[in-house]
Amino acid sequence: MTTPFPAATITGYPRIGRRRELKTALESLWAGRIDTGEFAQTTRSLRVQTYHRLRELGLTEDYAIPATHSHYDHVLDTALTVGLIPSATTGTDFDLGEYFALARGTADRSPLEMTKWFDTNYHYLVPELEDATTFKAHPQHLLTLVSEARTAGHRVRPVLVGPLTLLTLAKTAPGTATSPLERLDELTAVYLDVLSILSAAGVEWIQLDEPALVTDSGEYSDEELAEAAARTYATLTSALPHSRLLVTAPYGSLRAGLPALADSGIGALGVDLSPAVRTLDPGYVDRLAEAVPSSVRLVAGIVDGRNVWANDLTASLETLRSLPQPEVSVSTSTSLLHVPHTVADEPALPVDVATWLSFAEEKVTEVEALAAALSEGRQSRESAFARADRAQRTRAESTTVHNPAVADRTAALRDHDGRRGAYADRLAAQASLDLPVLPTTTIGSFPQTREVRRARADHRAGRIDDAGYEAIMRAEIDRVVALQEGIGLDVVVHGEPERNDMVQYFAEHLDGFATTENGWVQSYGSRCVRPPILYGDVSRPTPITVGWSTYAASRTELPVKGMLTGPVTILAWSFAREDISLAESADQIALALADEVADLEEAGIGIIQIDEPALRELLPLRRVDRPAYLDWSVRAFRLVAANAALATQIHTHLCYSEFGEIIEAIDALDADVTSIEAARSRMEVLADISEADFDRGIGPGVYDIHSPRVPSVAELTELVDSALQSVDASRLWINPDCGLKTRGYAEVEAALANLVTARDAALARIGAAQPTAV
Ligand code: MET
Ligand SMILES: [Zn+2]
Repeated sequence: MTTPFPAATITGYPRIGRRRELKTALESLWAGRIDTGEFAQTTRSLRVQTYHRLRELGLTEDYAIPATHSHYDHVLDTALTVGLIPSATTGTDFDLGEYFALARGTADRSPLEMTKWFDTNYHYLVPELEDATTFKAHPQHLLTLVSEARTAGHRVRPVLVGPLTLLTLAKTAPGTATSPLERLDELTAVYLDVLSILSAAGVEWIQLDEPALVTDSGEYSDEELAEAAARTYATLTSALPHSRLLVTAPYGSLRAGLPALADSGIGALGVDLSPAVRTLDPGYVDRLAEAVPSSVRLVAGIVDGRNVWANDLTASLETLRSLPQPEVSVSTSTSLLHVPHTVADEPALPVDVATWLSFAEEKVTEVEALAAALSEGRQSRESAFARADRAQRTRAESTTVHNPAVADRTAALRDHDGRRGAYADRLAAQASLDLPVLPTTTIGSFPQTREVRRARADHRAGRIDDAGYEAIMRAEIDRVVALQEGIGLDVVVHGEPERNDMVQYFAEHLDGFATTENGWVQSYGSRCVRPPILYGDVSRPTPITVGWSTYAASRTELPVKGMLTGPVTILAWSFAREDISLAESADQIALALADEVADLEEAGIGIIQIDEPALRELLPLRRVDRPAYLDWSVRAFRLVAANAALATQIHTHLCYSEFGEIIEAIDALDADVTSIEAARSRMEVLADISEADFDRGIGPGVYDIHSPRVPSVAELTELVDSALQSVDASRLWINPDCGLKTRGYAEVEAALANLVTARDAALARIGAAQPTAV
């Protein structure tokens, strides 16, 4: 008989390490400071320490700890394990040279494409499927994980991305005739090989993650996916007499996939019961109560894996007890990959805020407390429950959370749609800006030099005073403005040297947000971010960007573009509140930014850009939920600019995504000018733009800033020409794909000079007047 499924578990844990040990190891390996032997040893001890810590925190049962380590990305790992990407494995691990070549590219090979994992800010590598791909089992690294854990005294649960999710995330190489899902049976046979090998090695529980089953927005319908899941899991479970499968469905609720999985023979079903999911699907708990037979262990993900709020243990226990299944396990809604390690590393957080939070470690203790209370009663964990009750109460009553002035202001908005005057009137009023045809500009940031970064750090640490800091930033602005003038750009920017990060910067200057010192979350590979925590009503104590923008304007005759991060992006890249709706938080941020717009205008800044690169990211995974989201997100953006004068030119900027699905929403933002990432996809977005009848200013990026390569005049000309085929010259702007902060000055200077040359050439060809600016 198989060991029963553990009563307390999590479905994944941060891999980067509490002190970002994995990041250090990766960067040392890539820089040649350590060899693969040392890398293997460091990552092994990171894994084993993590297992020990998780046991200390309460995951004591066999198979309670999932082995979710990955050197870079878990989708890449699974794709290699089943041969969806031709595997290069050694006896015990991946061939690291080959592995990192896929992840990061080499001098003569591009890396795999990278894109966002469901509606999160984690990026995975997109496997590419060809007709010639032959799946094959390469379970070596999984066996290594299992045996090294066993040696250290732990029975861990190996984890793979499930076959349906893997196929739906894969893209097909050009010229591939079969669609991914048509290869499901073939792939299932190889998963079976992998699982059988693990089973033969004595592994009793294996986890397969199937988030694809909660979405209906991909290529396949709910029903198609559900039918495929039923078939695949029936095959896998019937052929595995000695091991059982936990299948998880994070990031949403199961619909047609629920009966399909529940009756497929799997041993345990992991479901996402986070507040966000239950708000979108209030009937989910009832459906689970009905659909999951007692032969399947229901693994209730009641501790939120994506957000940072302390769990309301009392309410959670009640939900768990309402489930009719005789035995329920307690878990996290998603992997804890999306939250930082521990609140204990944040001594500088306001004390009250700190007591309201749970990061990964604290969430493990919540899981343990709930599991114990479920079997032995609440009194067995009374102090944890009392603490959780107090956190709920103090947060609900706190005056740092609730600001009546802000609430009144958003309440007064009610039916305000944020519309400005008609575009024709704006266009006429903005003629005074006197811009040339095909105006050139950049997206905002300029290279962040070591000196600039050091000045920020020194200022933060008190090693230089405000005046000293200001002088260094002003010198940088002088240089950036002079550089742009010299190159011949038409609309200049101050370069954003004062910003460490486009969201964190605003969070630091708005009331209602807290920022962390060590709250790192993996974004991809070795790259981590520290999302701010939005805990209270948002207001702006003083102007944020006005001083920098007006200083830049004082140094040039050219128009200076003010630079703001939009409300949706600030929200998307922060941990959001759950005591009020996202829509309401977005309105609050929008109103604070609207005050900034008014102050910029007042200070004489006539062009203001409001960046919304994350608009696509929060798009709900199910189609029915999309209109409501697009409604509030577009409205919040428009509120920022709603009271701007007709003569003020409002720009927005989007990047990171495919825009087809949201092109109408982008149009509805009603910005006067929209710059949009396009170079990397060879101007694919232009088709969507012409289809949507987008009739205001548009700047499809012509310079791919993701690479240090300087695009030649010829390349830039080709992109400008193709843009001119879909966009009328009177509406076209010439700009890079995105900000330049990750680049170096030498390449940026050369690339922007080429961009202006390409623009001039295009002007000459279309016979328009040469620009009068400069
Ligand atoms: N203004 C920002 C910048 O130039 C926009 C970045 S979008 C990810 O860096
Ligand atoms: Zn961008």
